[in-house]
Amino acid sequence: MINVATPLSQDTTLDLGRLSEEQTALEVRGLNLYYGAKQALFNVDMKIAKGQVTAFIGPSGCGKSTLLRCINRMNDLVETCRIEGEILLHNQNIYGKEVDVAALRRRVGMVFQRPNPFPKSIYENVVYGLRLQGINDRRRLDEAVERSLRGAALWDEVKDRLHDNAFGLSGGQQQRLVIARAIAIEPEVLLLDEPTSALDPISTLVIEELINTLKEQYTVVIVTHNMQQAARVSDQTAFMYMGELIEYADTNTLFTTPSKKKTEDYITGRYG
Ligand SMILES: Nc1ncnc2c1ncn2[C@@H]1O[C@H](COP(=O)(O)OP(=O)(O)OP(=O)(O)O)[C@@H](O)[C@H]1O
Repeated sequence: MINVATPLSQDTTLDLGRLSEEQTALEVRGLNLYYGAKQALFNVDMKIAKGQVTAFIGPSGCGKSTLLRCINRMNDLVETCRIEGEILLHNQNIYGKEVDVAALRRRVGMVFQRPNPFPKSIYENVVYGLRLQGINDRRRLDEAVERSLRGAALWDEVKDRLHDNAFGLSGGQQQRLVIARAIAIEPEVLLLDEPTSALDPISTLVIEELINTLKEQYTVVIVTHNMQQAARVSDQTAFMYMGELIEYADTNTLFTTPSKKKTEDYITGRYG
């Protein structure tokens, strides 16, 4: 069994089946996803709580990243991908015809497995999204850089080298820089797709602690292969298996008293 005795998160349990509109950041309704003829997600329904960390776990190929990518319509980039159902972001269907996908991605930021800073200075990486919005006022950009780097727990390490190339940072620092770039445009939701899988244990710990502070301002959804990580950083956990959402509960309950046999088999390491 996973040890959840000392989770980083200290929130009280939410009743996921009865989240109010106010408590809900995202609602997935009847989501089916196909890559060509192959169905990768089957009728997924879930509400994701606002200002909380929700983890998607499950064996390789179960659809965790696919579901995550649906939340900012990254799957639109896959030509063979077809989606049925809805995802509501604060009650608005992100798959609605009128939705501007670029605007959606400003509201729903994403951080990938491998740190992907741009070949620019630390400063220019952070302000990248703001410049795209036409913001060039120096004072505003300076403020955003400090706020975002502080928010990503990187400011103290880089404040004297903001104009150095981002590639000079360590992998863990680069990943925090990418998080700073994502939060600079003040999204509502942050999607993290295995954000520590390319990092060493110390950098991983720093990012895990950071995730716990990020939820004060953002709704965080994280895909992780690592069950201990899910137990440490998340408030709610969704266990997926072969494209289905098998069990979704507060993290402590899911890891200590799962209600489904498949969940229990997975968390006790019977398959993986
Ligand atoms: N672009 C794509 N085209 C076709 N099939 C895909 C594509 N992306 C994912 N799939 C398939 O969809 C299924 C779910 O994949 P997905 O990457 O979402 O799983 P996962 O749980 O995130 O896996 P992992 O933990 O290995 O990253 C898999 O069978 C995968 O092969």
